[in-house]
Amino acid sequence: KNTDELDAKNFLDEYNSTAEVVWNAYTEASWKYNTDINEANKKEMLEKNLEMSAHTLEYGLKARQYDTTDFQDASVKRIIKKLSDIDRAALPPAELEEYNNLLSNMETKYSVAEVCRDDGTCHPLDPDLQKIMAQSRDYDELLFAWKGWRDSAGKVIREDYKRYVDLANKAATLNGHSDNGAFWRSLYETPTFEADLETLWKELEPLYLNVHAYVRRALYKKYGPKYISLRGPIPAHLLGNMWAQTWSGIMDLAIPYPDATQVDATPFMEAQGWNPIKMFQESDNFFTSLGLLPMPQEFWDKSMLEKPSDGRQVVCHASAWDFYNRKDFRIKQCTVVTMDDLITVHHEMGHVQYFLQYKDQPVSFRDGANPGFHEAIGDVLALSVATPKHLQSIGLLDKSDINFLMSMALDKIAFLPFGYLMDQWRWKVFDGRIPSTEYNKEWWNLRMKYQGLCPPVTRTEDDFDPGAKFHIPANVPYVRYFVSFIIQFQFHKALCDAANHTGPLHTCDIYKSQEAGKLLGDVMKLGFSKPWPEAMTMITGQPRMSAQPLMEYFKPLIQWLETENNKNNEVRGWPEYDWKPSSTS
Ligand SMILES: O=C(CCC(O)(O)[C@H](Cc1ccccc1)NC(=O)c1ccccc1)N[C@@H](Cc1ccccc1)C(=O)O
Ligand SMILES: [Zn+2]
Repeated sequence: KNTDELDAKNFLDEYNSTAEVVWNAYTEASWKYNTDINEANKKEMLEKNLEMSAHTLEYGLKARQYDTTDFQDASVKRIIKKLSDIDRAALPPAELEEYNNLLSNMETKYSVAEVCRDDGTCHPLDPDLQKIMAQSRDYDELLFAWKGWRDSAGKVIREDYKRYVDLANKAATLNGHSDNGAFWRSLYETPTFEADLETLWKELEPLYLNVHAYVRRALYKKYGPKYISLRGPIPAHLLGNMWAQTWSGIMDLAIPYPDATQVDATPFMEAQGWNPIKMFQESDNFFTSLGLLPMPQEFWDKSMLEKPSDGRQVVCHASAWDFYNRKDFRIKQCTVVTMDDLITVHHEMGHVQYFLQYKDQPVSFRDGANPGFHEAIGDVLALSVATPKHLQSIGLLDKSDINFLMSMALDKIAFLPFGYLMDQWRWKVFDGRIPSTEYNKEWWNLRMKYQGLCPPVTRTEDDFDPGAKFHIPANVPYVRYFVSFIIQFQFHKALCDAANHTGPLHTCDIYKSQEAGKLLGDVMKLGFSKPWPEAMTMITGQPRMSAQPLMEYFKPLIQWLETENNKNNEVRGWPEYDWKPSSTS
């Protein structure tokens, strides 16, 4: 083995400069395909993907030649270790090609799927079905969109997914992991990761059960005993979102004090003539108010901030793009003018701010401290933007605290069990505890166990409901969002302290605080160069994930919900677990 550290440093310099070129070429081709889905762009993207894997293989095998035990430079050791895991490049050429084709086909089937009515009109997910799921209060219209989407997007990728699981597991085992789930978890560099997640969930479960019981009561008032049991699970299509992952879509049904002023800023945004560009400019303004970096001109010139109207097929699911040349960064989002999308705008801008902050790191370190960090940045700023005080300051609404906290809980608390179960299901698929003959049964077992949901119509193994959620066909891990929803409140609390905020945490708005901005910027500059507990300590003064700041933020609502649910003698949970809504045809 080669123990020459200077030789390793030269090797890494060569890797870095060649990687920038190869990754940039692939990213450009992937962007072209994602913003104009057709056979020619697909072919080009797959070619550049193979070239990137060839580069990963060549340098990965060389990296494995080094014995870094006695090296002095911790960064050299860290990069060599990361390069030695070559992911899918470990597959034999024919299987690598098959794998890349599977991934591209699954994502494309998802992105072009649509649901057609008897009269022949067809609806894509974005914006049509998303709008129906958020706004319709008609049980059967919601069922049309919910079942139609799963028939058009989920069902059709079931066979692809089975083969993808085998190839993903083969690549993982060729890199020394027990299965692909073990490889995904290894990115957190935390031996107790699964136990830590379970501890966090158990801490937060009582709060979720209170939100679930309260919302079930609101839905009972709307839909009645035919469709809602006050002791059973909630039909999954009534929560205001295609996957029931966030519930602010039904805030009008769940609002605690209807007389207090409105909660949803959307009508105000429309009335004030907001458009997607304005939404991104508002977000850019918030970041720069903290002393963080402005979006470069190239971002405004090259991003896709609205769904194209020239007939091009695109991947609408929002994403942020680093072109690995330290100057080209973009967002692709089919933005609509709603409060929900204003939050997503901040989420995506958080990714790009991270790109900007770590752009001078070696390519191997141009990543989040862990995947949850990357997901949390934008949401931290959105916690400030969503406050009544801030929304007032940009000419939007005002409202009572409990209404505000309820609207936040319908997103942040409702999301936790979903964010947790997505990869519980996939980790069990990858390690064989869920065989392909039980994909859908086990999916709904987890949806019942964690979220207290049931399907509105009977599901069978002809269905593949997990496939109707972007991240499953797109091979994007999900526990990162569960981690993000925990740590974003730790960051928020730390930044509010740095901004010398006084008063309840949920009223904090860090807007214009240079101290808060510096704290966040310094952590983003690290990228992936240090183990994430070090980054966590830089912000919060301690190395662990903690649910405490989240609980502190929602403290006024926790009390209110406990009182409200006791007043109604609510059952917490769903003991009548085998209840089904009527007309499950
Ligand atoms: O999927 C997203 C937002 C898209 C994204 O920004 O996380 C995007 C996902 C993605 C898309 C294509 C390929 C890979 C990942 N992630 C990024 O654009 C990204 C992530 C890390 C680094 C750089 C870019 N949010 C999740 C969870 C969520 C987050 C926040 C609020 C609600 C819900 C969802 O909608 O289910
Ligand atoms: Zn994200």
